Amino acid sequence: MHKLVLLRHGESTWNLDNRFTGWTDVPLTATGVAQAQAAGQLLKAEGYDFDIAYTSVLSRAIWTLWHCLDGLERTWLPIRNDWRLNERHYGGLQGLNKTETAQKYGDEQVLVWRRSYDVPPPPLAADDPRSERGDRRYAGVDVPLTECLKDTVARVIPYWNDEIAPMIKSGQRVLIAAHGNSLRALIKHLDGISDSDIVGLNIPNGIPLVYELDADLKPIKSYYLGDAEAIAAAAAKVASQGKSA
Ligand SMILES: O=C(O)[C@@H](CO)OP(=O)(O)O
Repeated sequence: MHKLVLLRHGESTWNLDNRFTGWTDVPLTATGVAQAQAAGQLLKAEGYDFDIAYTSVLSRAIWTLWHCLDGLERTWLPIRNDWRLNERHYGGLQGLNKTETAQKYGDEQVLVWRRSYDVPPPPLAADDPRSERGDRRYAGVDVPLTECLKDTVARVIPYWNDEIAPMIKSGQRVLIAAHGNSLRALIKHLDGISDSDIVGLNIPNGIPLVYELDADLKPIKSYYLGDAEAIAAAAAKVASQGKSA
């Protein structure tokens, strides 16, 4: 049996401001830092240990991983960063307030943009100053102008299959610090969640999610570490972020 731990980044400044973030590289808040440290300490207290960690190329996930590894007393572990673990690109919504967007376009439309499997938000114009094209960290990458979850699955799962899954199968204990929607993409794949049911899955910030996997990496069970009621409340809060009132 293998154990894999997934961790969504701690609260970011744009989570706090309730803005669509996507590939925008915003920092953690003090709360986000504390969540990441606490996640590491909790993992340590529960007896978890790791051999390698994966994260995206966005600072909020990277710092979450660093603080978590600090809490775990494992700052020396090898880390692999890859853009394919980045948050789903939020296109022209990046930077907009979610409540204001729902007031303008309606809750229904915002739910489709946030959680539907195959409807992308409106794209950024290629010359929009918000575009990450030209950012050195994406040299050689075909930087998207928007993504639906299906597009995110199409980059996360090849990375999982080519890089992370073989590592786990070889016996390495893996920690992944990533983002709400890149983790939804991975969880959809692992748990075989349908395109319609994935709409209801929301991942809270900074709480370790453990997957027990069999030899073929099929989930035996999965669970969050920590207080179940607080975790359910945190997930419900994420779900409600796109509502007009
Ligand atoms: O804004 C974003 O990039 C994501 C994660 O914070 O938000 P949502 O939960 O609305 O998909």
